[in-house]
Amino acid sequence: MTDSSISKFHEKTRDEKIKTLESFSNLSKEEVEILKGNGGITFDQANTMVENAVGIVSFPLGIATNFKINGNDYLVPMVIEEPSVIAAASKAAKIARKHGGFTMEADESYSIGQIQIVDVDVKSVTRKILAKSDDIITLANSKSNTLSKMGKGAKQVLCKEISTRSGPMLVVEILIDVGDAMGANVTNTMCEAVAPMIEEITGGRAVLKILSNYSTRRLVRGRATFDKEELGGSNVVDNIILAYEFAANDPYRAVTHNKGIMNGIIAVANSTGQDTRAIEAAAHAYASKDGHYTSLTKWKKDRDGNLVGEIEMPMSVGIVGGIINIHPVMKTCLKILGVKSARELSCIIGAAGLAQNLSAMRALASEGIQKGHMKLHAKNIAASAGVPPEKIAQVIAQMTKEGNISVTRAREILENL
Ligand SMILES: CC(C)(COP(=O)([O-])OP(=O)([O-])OC[C@H]1O[C@@H](n2cnc3c(N)ncnc32)[C@H](O)[C@@H]1OP(=O)([O-])[O-])[C@@H](O)C(=O)NCCC(=O)NCCSC(=O)C[C@@](C)(O)CC(=O)[O-]
Ligand SMILES: NC(=O)C1=CN([C@@H]2O[C@H](COP(=O)(O)OP(=O)(O)OC[C@H]3O[C@@H](n4cnc5c(N)ncnc54)[C@H](OP(=O)(O)O)[C@@H]3O)[C@@H](O)[C@H]2O)C=CC1
Repeated sequence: MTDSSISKFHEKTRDEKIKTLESFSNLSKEEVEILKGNGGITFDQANTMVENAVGIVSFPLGIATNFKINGNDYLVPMVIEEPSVIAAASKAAKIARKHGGFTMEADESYSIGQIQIVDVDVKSVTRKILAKSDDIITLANSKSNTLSKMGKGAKQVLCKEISTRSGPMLVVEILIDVGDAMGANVTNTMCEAVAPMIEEITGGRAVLKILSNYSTRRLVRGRATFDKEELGGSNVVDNIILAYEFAANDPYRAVTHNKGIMNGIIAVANSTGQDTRAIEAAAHAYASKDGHYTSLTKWKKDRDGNLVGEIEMPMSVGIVGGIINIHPVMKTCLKILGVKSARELSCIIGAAGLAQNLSAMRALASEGIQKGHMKLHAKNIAASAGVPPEKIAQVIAQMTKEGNISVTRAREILENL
């Protein structure tokens, strides 16, 4: 099975959904058991991951259907606590399929390591550092066998001056191709390794030696066309463009608009063990790159009146390193995606962000967000009102009929059942 457009996947039982994944992604019996388990890690594993561990928290793992990215079909695992996100991603991906799905590309995986040098005459030492670039790069690369063997690793040394209240400072930046890793640890190791050499060359003092999470050398970008009829007609397309203009020109709206994008980005990042803080921090800095905070996506009409969406943002992700090779569920999610490189994973995450943005804007620009979102959130409302699982469907049906989805009403309906 290779087609991710599985109609009514959400109406299948859990076992049927897992069977579909098993066949789509060629999962082993062990991987199927991991999915059926309760979140995947033991307390002992948790205790090696963080300090002072006392327990484990679980989150739902769901599957977004319909994704076609660069001609390949994907079932996309998403870990998120918020209802309607996975449905929304699946819906947008379904609409995108009519015009070929998502066309995405990711830059090579270059991280930026920064070494802060103080107590120097910046102008005169810059030349000296650049003249010694090859030595700095060779020393940095001695810290990763794998990257060196792959022909990756540190590639370029750059210098910049910054003015501060404590005086001018030199920032030496090392561009490192970190291959299929997110690369924070390897970048930090390389920065610390070369700092004494840079001190010797400059006669200055190295203070910070650390990666920059502003991953501007590692962007993902892409686009998709959404059919006007499937969106609900030209009116809806026009309203979505007005909604985009609102986000593009008002930071109060742009933050919410980008939150919708991050619903997709972070859910896929969570399922595959990424450093979501790094992704978030870079995304919002990038949204402000022109001096004001704005949308991470752009929307326009094509000649036929269909809606065209574009996304561009930093995406620092890996398929090795961190906890990716330790957490059994996350390893299984990567298997479900079948990704072969960090760049392929970037493309999927970027597409999930664009899809999420489309669905939120389509809902906002037509029937409003509460209709679809609250219908799916009703289960949480009923559960928090104390409705037992076997009565949840009945309570939701009644609340939906009345158009009153609230904890108080759920309690009243339960009492009367
Ligand atoms: C929720 C939907 C998708 C319903 O939408 P609908 O119109 O009922 O869906 P449909 O019947 O047209 O179904 C189309 C496809 O959607 C998927 N789908 C449809 N229903 C389900 C379901 N239950 N479970 C799983 N998948 C579902 C499924 O793939 C389905 O295809 P099919 O299987 O029928 O061939 C729609 O109302 C929607 O997209 N709403 C937007 C939801 C959203 O954006 N949620 C995010 C939370 S709100 C927020 O945090 C961000 C925000 C909104 O503030 C950002 C912003 O302001 O920009
Ligand atoms: N500011 C930040 O964002 C920071 C984040 N972190 C954390 O760092 C972690 C990510 O660091 P990262 O360096 O990716 O993780 P790791 O150090 O765990 O893994 C990267 C290493 O994996 C090895 N490797 C094996 N195969 C490959 C391959 N195909 N491509 C690339 N490397 C390969 C290389 O080591 P070798 O050459 O030795 O084989 C490489 O250095 C995350 O958990 C993050 O949360 C940590 C500090 C700061």
